[in-house]
Amino acid sequence: MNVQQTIQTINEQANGKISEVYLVACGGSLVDMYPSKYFLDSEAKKLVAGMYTANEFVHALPKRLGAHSVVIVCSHGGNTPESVAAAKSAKEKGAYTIGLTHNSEASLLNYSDYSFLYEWGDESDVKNNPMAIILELTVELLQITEGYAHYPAFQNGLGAINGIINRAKVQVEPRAQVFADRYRNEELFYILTSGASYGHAYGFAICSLMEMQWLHAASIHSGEFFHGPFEVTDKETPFILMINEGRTRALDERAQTFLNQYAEKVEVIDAKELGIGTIADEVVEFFNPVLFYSIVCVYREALANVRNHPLETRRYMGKVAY
Ligand SMILES: O=P(O)(O)OC[C@H]1O[C@](O)(CO)[C@@H](O)[C@@H]1O
Repeated sequence: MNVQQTIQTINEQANGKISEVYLVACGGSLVDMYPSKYFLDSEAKKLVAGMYTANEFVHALPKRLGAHSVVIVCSHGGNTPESVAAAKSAKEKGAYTIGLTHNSEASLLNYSDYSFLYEWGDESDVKNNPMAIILELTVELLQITEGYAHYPAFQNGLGAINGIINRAKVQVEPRAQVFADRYRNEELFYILTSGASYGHAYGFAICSLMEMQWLHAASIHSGEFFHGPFEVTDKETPFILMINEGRTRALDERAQTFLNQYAEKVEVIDAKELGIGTIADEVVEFFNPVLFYSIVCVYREALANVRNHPLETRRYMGKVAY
């Protein structure tokens, strides 16, 4: 079943009474849900969205969860115990569960009423990757429950984003190499952005830099930067600023103006400069994170290579009990 058929079927089963959507996962899979949470918070008048790290969902189940809820659980490997447990808990409460995974043998599938076995890797079209599928699911849920005025524009964006990304990846390749050479000995990075992309600042910090490079990192919302964090700004501290196209661009540009004056180690990744502006104004902001994820992957690959620290290296995950 495709995205549209899945949502249509759930809507029929629930007699058109879906009132909330929960987005539940861990780590990188959770990060991929942030654009959908932002989208529903921004665009829905009635449909409520909740986003949970899976173990919190399991231990602190929301009281609203029930027969009018759709719970989307994503797990790349499909066997992360807390994500599987979250899907199980959701089913026990009578919710409709949608599981996304890259593993056809995933335990998650045992508790998924509907499932998507998604594509992964450099060769795949990003619209078949989990971030875009989850966004499409939430757009479809909004459209079917209360209507979404920019539905056609969103579908056009979905058709265009992969081409934009492929061109942008070529564009940033040399910059990523310069970045990696310049910052190869740094031990800490701050990642700034806003809007639908904030989850990917968090994701680049916790997954790409901390998990995959064992570097210290923190995400800072561009809007929050001026409410505490900017006090650490100096010429020695590296910042990576992802500038969105769309409504929150002003927040990112404000951070850029400040950093241009008081910092020296600033890497800017600007979605507009990378060509996202061909997507309609009404929906472009929701596609920034899809672009940024692919672009920061080029940066992390370059950094991993110069640091001689392969992205797969772990010291605890899968090696010790936790
Ligand atoms: O998406 P999965 O397979 O549930 O994995 C979650 C795990 O994957 C990562 O996101 C990336 O390895 C980890 O942070 C996390 O523990």
